[in-house]
Amino acid sequence: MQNPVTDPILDIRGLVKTYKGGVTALGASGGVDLAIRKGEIFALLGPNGAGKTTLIGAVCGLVRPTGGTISAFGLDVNRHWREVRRRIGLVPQELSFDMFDLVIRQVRYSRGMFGLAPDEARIEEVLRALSLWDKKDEPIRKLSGGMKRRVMIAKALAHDPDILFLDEPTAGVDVELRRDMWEQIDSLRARGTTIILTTHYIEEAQEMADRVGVISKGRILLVDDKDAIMAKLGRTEAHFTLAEPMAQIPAVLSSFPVTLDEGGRRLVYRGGDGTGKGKREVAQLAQELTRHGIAFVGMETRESTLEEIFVGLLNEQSQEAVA
Ligand SMILES: Nc1ncnc2c1ncn2[C@@H]1O[C@H](COP(=O)(O)OP(=O)(O)OP(=O)(O)O)[C@@H](O)[C@H]1O
Repeated sequence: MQNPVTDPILDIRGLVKTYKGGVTALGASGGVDLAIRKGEIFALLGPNGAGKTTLIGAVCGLVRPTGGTISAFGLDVNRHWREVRRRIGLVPQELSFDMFDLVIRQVRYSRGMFGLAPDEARIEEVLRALSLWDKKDEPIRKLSGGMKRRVMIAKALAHDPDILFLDEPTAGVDVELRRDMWEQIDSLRARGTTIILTTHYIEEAQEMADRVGVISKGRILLVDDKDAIMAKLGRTEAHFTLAEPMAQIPAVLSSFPVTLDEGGRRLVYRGGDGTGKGKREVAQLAQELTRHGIAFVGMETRESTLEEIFVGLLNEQSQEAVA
């Protein structure tokens, strides 16, 4: 079980959103509850259409909830939206700025939009932190895709938000830039900013988050500390095709989570916990097989996909409901 969140910086209760066409993006099977701790990095992990963007939109005042309450910094978001919005930064999925404008002007403009006084020192600090200082006088259209994304982050930080939302921050970004982005997010955390990001990638949640919420079809299936989630999610499966069929698992392999399949022709490993243990054990298993003269002619490993994880979690929940 997750530890309860006391004194959350963001508290969502019973959130429901049904769009005009009739799609219930959030809360179709009971309103969404979610509490975020001050200073944490929280990853909302879920497939396309799970409701992640809708949830962020509801907090940021872009989506009008059909039901439920949201409070941030102890204030009701609906009643105090201006004050709340001033303390929130949002990096949306899609790039949105005047491509012909200069980097620094767009970042200054964002700060002004929140009614804050100009602060050149802050703008410089933000641009430097995102390695954009050298590009500050360039028109945005001339920047690479990754750099444009950094400008989006700079804009969201220009007014010093206490909570930063990043909607799919690394979608379409190459591996190197993704690493860079992760570092940036880490250094923001070090400054005390609370960060909520959405992602499709287990790896991203694993790398960055303190806690993870798994969302599917407008329902939060699980919220827990990252390590606990990874232990549940990260499963490795390895199939060894044996040269000679086996009648039963030999005693020397009894410490491994293995079973026999296809009339003893296939040895199947299912284990791991998302910390790399699965891969290590599979390597050890291969060594043991070789050491004991058990020949295999093929080996395949794979990690569980997000889809399988969701199906697994849903099954677990429905079994719990029956029990
Ligand atoms: N403005 C809208 N009008 C009608 N339906 C919408 C609208 N925005 C989103 N939806 C629907 O609500 C559901 C949730 O969408 P949402 O964008 O919140 O999911 P998501 O988890 O952010 O997905 P993705 O990862 O693809 O961005 C989807 O079925 C989507 O089609």
